[in-house]
Amino acid sequence: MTTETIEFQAEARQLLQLMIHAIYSSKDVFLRELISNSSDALDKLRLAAFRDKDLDVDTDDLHITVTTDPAASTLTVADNGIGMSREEVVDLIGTIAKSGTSQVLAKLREARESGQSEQASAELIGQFGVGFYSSFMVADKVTLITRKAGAHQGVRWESTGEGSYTVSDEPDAPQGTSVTLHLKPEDTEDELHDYANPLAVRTIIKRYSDFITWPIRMAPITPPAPPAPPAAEAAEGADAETDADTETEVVEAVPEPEVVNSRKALWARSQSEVTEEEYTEFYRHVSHDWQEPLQTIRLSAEGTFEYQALLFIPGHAPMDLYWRDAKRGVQLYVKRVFIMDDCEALVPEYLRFVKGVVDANDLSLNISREILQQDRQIRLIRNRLVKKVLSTVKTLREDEPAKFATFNAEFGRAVKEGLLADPDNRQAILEILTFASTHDAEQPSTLADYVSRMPEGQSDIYYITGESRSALEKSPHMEAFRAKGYEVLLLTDPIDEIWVDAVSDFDSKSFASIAKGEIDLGGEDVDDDTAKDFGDLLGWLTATLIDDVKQVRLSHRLTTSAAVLVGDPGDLTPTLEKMYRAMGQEPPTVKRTLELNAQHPLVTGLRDAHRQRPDDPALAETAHVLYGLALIAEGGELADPAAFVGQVAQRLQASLG
Ligand SMILES: Nc1ncnc2c1ncn2[C@@H]1O[C@H](COP(=O)(O)OP(=O)(O)OP(=O)(O)O)[C@@H](O)[C@H]1O
Repeated sequence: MTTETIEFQAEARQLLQLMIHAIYSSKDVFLRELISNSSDALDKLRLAAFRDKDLDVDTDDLHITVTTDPAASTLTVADNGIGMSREEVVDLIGTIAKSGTSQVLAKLREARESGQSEQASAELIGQFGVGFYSSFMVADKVTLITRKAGAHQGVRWESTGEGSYTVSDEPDAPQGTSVTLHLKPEDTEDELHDYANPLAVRTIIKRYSDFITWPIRMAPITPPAPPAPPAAEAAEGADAETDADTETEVVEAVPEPEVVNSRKALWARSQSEVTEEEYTEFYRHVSHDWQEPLQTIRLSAEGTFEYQALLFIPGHAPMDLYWRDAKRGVQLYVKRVFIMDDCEALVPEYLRFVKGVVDANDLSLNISREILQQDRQIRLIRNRLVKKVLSTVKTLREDEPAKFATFNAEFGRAVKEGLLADPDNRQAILEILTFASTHDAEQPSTLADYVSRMPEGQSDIYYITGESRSALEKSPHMEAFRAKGYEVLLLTDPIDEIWVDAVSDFDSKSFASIAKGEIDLGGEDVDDDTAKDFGDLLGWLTATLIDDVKQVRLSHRLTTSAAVLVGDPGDLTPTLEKMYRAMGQEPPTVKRTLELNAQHPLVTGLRDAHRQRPDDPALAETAHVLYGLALIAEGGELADPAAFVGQVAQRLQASLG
């Protein structure tokens, strides 16, 4: 028998420290985490035994036992579930393999150093989910004994939560896992309760873990006083789930344990029977989030293909919402039997933040992830889930605007991906998104609200894409629209650059970029005289700038700036070009059109100078500077900044001469 002392992985150690110096005002939740782990372990064992008939395990009486020992000041949560091998104990308990751990920890440290509230730290750590480690909020030593299903040798893991833990063999360990907490002394001021008090523990289980479908057993609070009751009564008093034990001779000093949870799958109960609190606790169980959900969604289908679903929209985006390897999907059950976590086939990627459970009646328990992807029934369920989630958010828009705003702030960017990925639901997605707009500096707007504000004569939904609201507001493209009082959507998410080209319209109104194409604002056309007046200049400029621009023309867009660059519909925008470069790719070169403001002194001055001195090389330099200014004004990047600076310096010098 070997005892090894092993250092915690650095991230794990840091998390433990955070736990020990408890951030939470409510420490009771550690019990929910342990029971949740046990419940998962029982689910896994049932499934493993079903799939592998040779597995040497006993699945007759799967359950969780919670034992308190006030004299020793311990609390034990035990299950006869899947258990862990020695390697698994080291990998799963001593290390944190979740992507993004160090980022979360860095943020946490920042939050603490900058003196942010406990709430802020709690939210961060809650997003991450810390499960088993929360034991160290209430215990100064934790002993875990486990035996993996089918294995003959058990393992004992022990730690005080500081730098290291020990692992040793435990030959007689029963199948499953038991976690014993050596409790810290009660400290009511710090919300640290007496968790060796059976009554307190029951109350916590009822509050947080009532819906767990496996029996959670505890010794009865008041053991039946001797003499033992007659056999008939004893059987009556026993719980429905325990086999009515007919061999009740004398009930020794050890009383029959009681089941303390009601065990009802929430999604199978009628909606009116389930309280908000129960939903919240269930949400925490499936999501590993410690906060409340933003919205709970129920749906069910009867008939040839029956299923029930209980879904949640979280109140905040998880850390890994935009990480490629993030897990997603809901839990899949078949007739109350847990089949898998993170079932991707049931929710599209753009709704990856949705949590919950789908319980389908007619699938095989053997179904694999690969088959699920192809399954027609699964596709049908998924289509319905998507429609239900989208319609639920739509009702939030009408009934609970604050929640709707939170939804968009947290998930809007992810949902936008659906505009490309899910063309069938495009209109429904457009209906629930909000966009920053020139209408209001703070509040984003729905498209429906935008359309309702469109003045007579405006036929399109105007937008501009770019990197930031402030840059877009200053863009020369905006000038004529501002002057006309037309509202413009300010789209600054990278994905905006892409969906605007794919989505043709909303409510029969086309999307029109104010930075592309010839814009007809119904204003005065350039009259013939002006056109003639500038004809020479435009021709000469087009020739001079031919390496950079497609054409030079007079503009309808400008009121104050001298010049602006305009793309054709479908052209890459400057932001997209930058995105290409950031990915290490050279974007295809697109020449755009340079538009000039016929009223601007720089433009009229250039016209006059060109008329007088058509061959002056300094004028060509001015033309290049004009182009460079237009490029910078819209947030584009100069191909040769040094040359531009040289030209500007030249022009400045000349102006002083
Ligand atoms: N009672 C148990 N039986 C079997 N395996 C367990 C048990 N408790 C924990 N584990 C294993 O250890 C892993 C880590 O548990 P931990 O509670 O730290 O995280 P988690 O449950 O995966 O997720 P979260 O941190 O979000 O709660 C679990 O995923 C599981 O594989």
